[in-house]
Amino acid sequence: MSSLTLSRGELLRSQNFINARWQDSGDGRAFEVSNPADGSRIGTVPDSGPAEARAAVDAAAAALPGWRATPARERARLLRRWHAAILEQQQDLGRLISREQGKPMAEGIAEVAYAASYVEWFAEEATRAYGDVIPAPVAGRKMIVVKESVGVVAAITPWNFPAAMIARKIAPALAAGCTVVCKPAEDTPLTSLALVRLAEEAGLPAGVLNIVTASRERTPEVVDAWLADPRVRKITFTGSTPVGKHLARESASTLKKLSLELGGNAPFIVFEDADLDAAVEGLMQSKFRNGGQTCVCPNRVYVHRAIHDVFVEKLARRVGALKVGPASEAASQIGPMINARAVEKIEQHIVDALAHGAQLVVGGRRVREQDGPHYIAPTVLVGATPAMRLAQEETFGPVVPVFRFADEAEVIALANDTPFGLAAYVYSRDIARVWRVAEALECGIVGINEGALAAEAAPFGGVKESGYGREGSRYGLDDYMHTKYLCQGGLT
Ligand SMILES: NC(=O)c1ccc[n+]([C@@H]2O[C@H](COP(=O)([O-])OP(=O)(O)OC[C@H]3O[C@@H](n4cnc5c(N)ncnc54)[C@H](O)[C@@H]3O)[C@@H](O)[C@H]2O)c1
Ligand SMILES: O=C[C@H](O)CS(=O)(=O)O
Repeated sequence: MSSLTLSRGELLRSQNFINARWQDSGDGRAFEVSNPADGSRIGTVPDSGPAEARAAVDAAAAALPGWRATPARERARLLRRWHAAILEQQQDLGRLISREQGKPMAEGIAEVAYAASYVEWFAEEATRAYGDVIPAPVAGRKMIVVKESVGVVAAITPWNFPAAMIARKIAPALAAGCTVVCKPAEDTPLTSLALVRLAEEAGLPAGVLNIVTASRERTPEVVDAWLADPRVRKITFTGSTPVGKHLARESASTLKKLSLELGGNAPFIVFEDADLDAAVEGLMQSKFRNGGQTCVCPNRVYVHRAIHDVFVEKLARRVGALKVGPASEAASQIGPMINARAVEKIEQHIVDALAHGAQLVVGGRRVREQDGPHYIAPTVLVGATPAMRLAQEETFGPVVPVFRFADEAEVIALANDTPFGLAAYVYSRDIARVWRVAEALECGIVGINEGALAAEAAPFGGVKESGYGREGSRYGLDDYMHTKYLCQGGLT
C-alpha cells in the first residue's frame, strides 16, 4: 500500500508532547506503527517509560492551578477552536484513522465527526458546571455547593476508535478544569498525536494536555507510574475488563477517581412480533460497525423460535454480501481486524462454537489472505448455546452467533447470564413488552428497535464488569469534578 501523505504533513507526528514540547523518549527508544491491512509501516513513535510518564505528570501538575482558574468561558472558547480545527482536517484525520486502525474510509471520516461532537458538546457543558445554594436550616448561615475539577487526569485509550475515545475523555477533562496526561493504544497512536497537535494549535497552555506513546511491552511501566503518583487524581480508561480491573486495584493505593468503559457481551433479542427487516437492518448496523470491533456490538443474537429460520435466511443474505477489504478500496465494508491477537481470538471462538454443535451458515474463515493475514469473512452461526466461548466472552469481530428462545422470561434470563452489562438490543412491536424487557436487562444502554446508539448527548457506560462512570451527555462532566460544600456562619 502507498505511504500515507496528508495535506498537512505536520499532522503525522512521531514524538511525545510534554509541556508543549514535541520530544523523543529520553532513551531514544521507539516502535513502529503498521497498517493492519498489509503490515506496511506508517510511522514510528516513542517507546516511553517511567521517565516520560513522570515528566508528563510534572507538566500537568504545574499547569493545573492556572488551568483550573481559567474562566469556564475561556476553556469553552479553546475547546471550540479545537473542535473547528478537527473538522477542518476531517479528511486527513479520517484517512489516518483508516490507515492505522483498518476501518473503511467512510467509517474513518465519520469517526472524526463523532470525535469532534464530544469536543463541541463539552465546550457547551464547560459553562454549565452549576452548584447549588441550599436554604439554611438556621439563621445566620449560608450554605453553598460548588463543583471543582478533580485535578490531573490520566487517560488510557483503546485502538478501536482512536479519535472518538480520546476526545470523549480529553474534552470533559479540559472543560472541567482538569489537566491531562494520556497514553493511546500502541496499535493506533498516530491519530491521537494528530489530535493533540490540533489542540496545541488551538492555543492550549503548556502542560494542560500531554501525550506519551508506549509499546504493549512498555505500557505497564508508563501507566503503573501514573497509578503510583498521588498527583494523578483520576484514571479514565476504555478497553478490556482485565486491564480495567488491574487499574481499579492499583488505583486503590491513592484512591483515584475512576471511569472504566470496559468489555461488553451485548444481547440482541428479536421477538416473534418484531419487524424482521428492521431487526436485520439494526443488526447489520450495530454488529458490523468497525468490523464488529466495538464494545456495543451485539455479541449474542437471540431469535424467537417462531421466526428463527426466516430471520436467519434474511440475515445470511445480507451478511454474505458484505465486502471485505482494505480502506484503500472504496467498496470495502469490513476491514482487517486490528492485529494477529484479535484474529486468533475470533478464530478460536468459531472453532469452539463448531466443536460444541453450532452450524456454520456463512463465512467462518479468513479471506483475502494474499492481501494480509487479518481479514475474517463476516460469519453467521446457528445452534449457538451458552456453553460456547462466544456466548461468554466478547468476540470483538464480525461473527454472529444465533440462539433460539421460546419466551420472554427465558430470553431475559439468558441475556443477563453474563458478568458484563454494557449494551443490549430489543426488537418487538409490543410496547409494553419492550419496556418490560428494557427494564429487566442488566446493562447501561438499551437499543429499542434501534441499532445505532452512539451519540455525544447520551450517557455512555455500563454496569457489572463492563465498568462504571458515564461519558458524554449532561452527566459526563461529573466524572471529572468534585462536589464541595461551603458553609458560612456568623452572619446574624
Ligand atoms: N470497551 C471498549 O471499547 C474496548 C476497546 C478495546 C478492547 N476492548 C476489549 O478488550 C479486548 C482486548 O483488546 P485490547 O488488547 O486492545 O485491550 P486492552 O485493554 O489490552 O488495551 C486497551 C488500552 O489499555 C492499555 N493496556 C494494556 N495493558 C495494560 C496494562 N497492563 N496496564 C495499563 N494499560 C494497559 C493498552 O495499551 C491500550 O491503550 C478486546 O477483544 C475487547 O474485548 C474493549
Ligand atoms: O467501542 C467502544 C465505543 O464506546 C463504542 S461507541 O463508539 O461509543 O458506540
